[in-house]
Amino acid sequence: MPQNKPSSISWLLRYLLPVKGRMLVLLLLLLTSTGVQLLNPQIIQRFIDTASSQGPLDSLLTLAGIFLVLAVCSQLLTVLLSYLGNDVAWRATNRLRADLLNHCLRLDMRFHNLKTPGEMIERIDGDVSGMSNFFAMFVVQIVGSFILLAGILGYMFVFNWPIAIVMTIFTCVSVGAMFVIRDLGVKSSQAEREASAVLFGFIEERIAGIEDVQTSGSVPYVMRRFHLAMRNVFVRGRKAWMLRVVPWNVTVSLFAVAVTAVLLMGVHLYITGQVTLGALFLIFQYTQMLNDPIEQLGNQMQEFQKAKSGMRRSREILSMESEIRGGTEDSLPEGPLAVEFSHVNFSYNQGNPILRDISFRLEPGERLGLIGRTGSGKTSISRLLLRLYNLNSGVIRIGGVDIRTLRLEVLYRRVGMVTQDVQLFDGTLRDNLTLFNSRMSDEEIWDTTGKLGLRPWIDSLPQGLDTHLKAGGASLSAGEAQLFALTRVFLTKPSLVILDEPSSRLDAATEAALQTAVDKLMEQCTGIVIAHRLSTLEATDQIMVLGGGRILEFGSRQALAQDPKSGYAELLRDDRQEELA
Ligand SMILES: Nc1ncnc2c1ncn2[C@@H]1O[C@H](COP(=O)(O)OP(=O)(O)OP(=O)(O)O)[C@@H](O)[C@H]1O
Repeated sequence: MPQNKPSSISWLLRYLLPVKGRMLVLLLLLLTSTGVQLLNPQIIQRFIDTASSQGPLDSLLTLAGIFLVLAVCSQLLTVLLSYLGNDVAWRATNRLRADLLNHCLRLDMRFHNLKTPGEMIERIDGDVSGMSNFFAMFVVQIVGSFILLAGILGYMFVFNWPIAIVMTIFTCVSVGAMFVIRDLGVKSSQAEREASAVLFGFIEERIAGIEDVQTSGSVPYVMRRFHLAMRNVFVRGRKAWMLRVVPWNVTVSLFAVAVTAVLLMGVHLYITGQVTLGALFLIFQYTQMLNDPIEQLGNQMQEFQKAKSGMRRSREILSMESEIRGGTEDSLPEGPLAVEFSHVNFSYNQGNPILRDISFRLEPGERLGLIGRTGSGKTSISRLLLRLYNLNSGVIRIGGVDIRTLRLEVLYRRVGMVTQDVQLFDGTLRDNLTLFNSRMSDEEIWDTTGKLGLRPWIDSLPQGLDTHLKAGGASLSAGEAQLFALTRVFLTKPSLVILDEPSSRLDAATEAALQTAVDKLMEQCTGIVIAHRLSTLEATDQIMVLGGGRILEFGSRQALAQDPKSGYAELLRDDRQEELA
């Protein structure tokens, strides 16, 4: 849902104000550089006039010396300008990148389900990089260009007003034309960025699924799709570029006309003896120099178009609001938490209900075994408990508090979840276990890893807890990753823990050993265990059987096991028969 957008100017100021000091220095440097540029042709004019009138050698040498010093200063200023410009660009855009990432990390799962990681990278970095020149140089170059134009025209008015009038007309028409057609390329630049985001999304998706791509022999298919995506970027990019350079081409054509007119006038003045040879050079040089600020304005217009499309896309993301909003309540009862679902209905997409009228209660410290066929909604229940999605209707309470009223930080601190997919981050084993929480001591890590039987594995690593793990999980087997995820969640000492298929990838012996440890760790909290293997649920107090998004059965595990008519007892019988077979 879009929020009230701040105006473009106030949005821009948010990123430019923190670098205002540097921008001011940049502007001063640019003014100095402009002064030097204006001075140089005048030195040459004097040099030519002195030389053509057989003037003293001393004056010529002095003028040559001044010219040299100014040329060196001009180069130094160019280097300084470029350094400071980049510095300002990085500072301003890094702030925007950080804002975008921070915002995206807080957006709800419905948003993330629609975006590929590659597309997100393009939006957080690609779009912003397209704005960096704009952030660095736009204001400075626009102001600087106008000052240079004013300097050249002002001097020409003093020097020779008819030529100055021709130059002024040319300048006004060029700049006016540029402003009129400045938005020409914005839409196509936006389309170019969108195509580029799709391309990045495509590459990321295929690289992430590299094993499947290779083993299914679909590399040629992927390459075909890749070429199509690249072609789309190329076609859109070409169109955007062409529309961006139109304003520039208009000024180049106008410029050719203006230079011809001014030169003809200058030559006429020289032939009729109204100006010296040096002055003719000055006229020619200033006419040429007029091109620089106008070209700069044209370039900045192009940058502005690119930046405007990036800005629109960035502002669009920043104006999206997460449907999950934390409450203000931050107190929950100490110790294990009760869980209560009351008439909960939920769907990921409208018109496709996933959970229907779910109501149940778990007392503090109780353990629930959640079973049901594939796709019956078990994982969805766990996602709702952690507020990854909002409910369609109904209430979920933990510790007697409606989770919508709880601060999200409190909810995440007290509820832990082990999902089927374990995510590893680029960092040490310790970082990955504590999730970069430096307050967690090594003793706590050793204690929990010891209980879960992970210690021999850690000891076998050359650098123990300091071993570097690669992001994505390539350095762990699937079973090790599950043990890892269990350790990670129990280290946070949760008051409610949800284990989604916690041992599906472990061998029977490891599972049995782990079960005892998990049972012990779960004594401190309320637990929900989702499992296909019924043996995983032997220590649970309650059993819930889900089917088609509804509760088919809910009750004490022992009572259900002993009731021959219960679905759970039937599943147990099937399980035993499978084992006997
Ligand atoms: N992000 C999502 N967007 C849309 N539909 C989804 C999403 N995640 C799950 N579903 C659908 O919701 C239904 C329930 O999925 P859920 O993952 O909760 O089932 P499950 O019982 O945990 O299945 P499994 O035993 O395979 O893990 C399925 O039909 C699934 O296709």
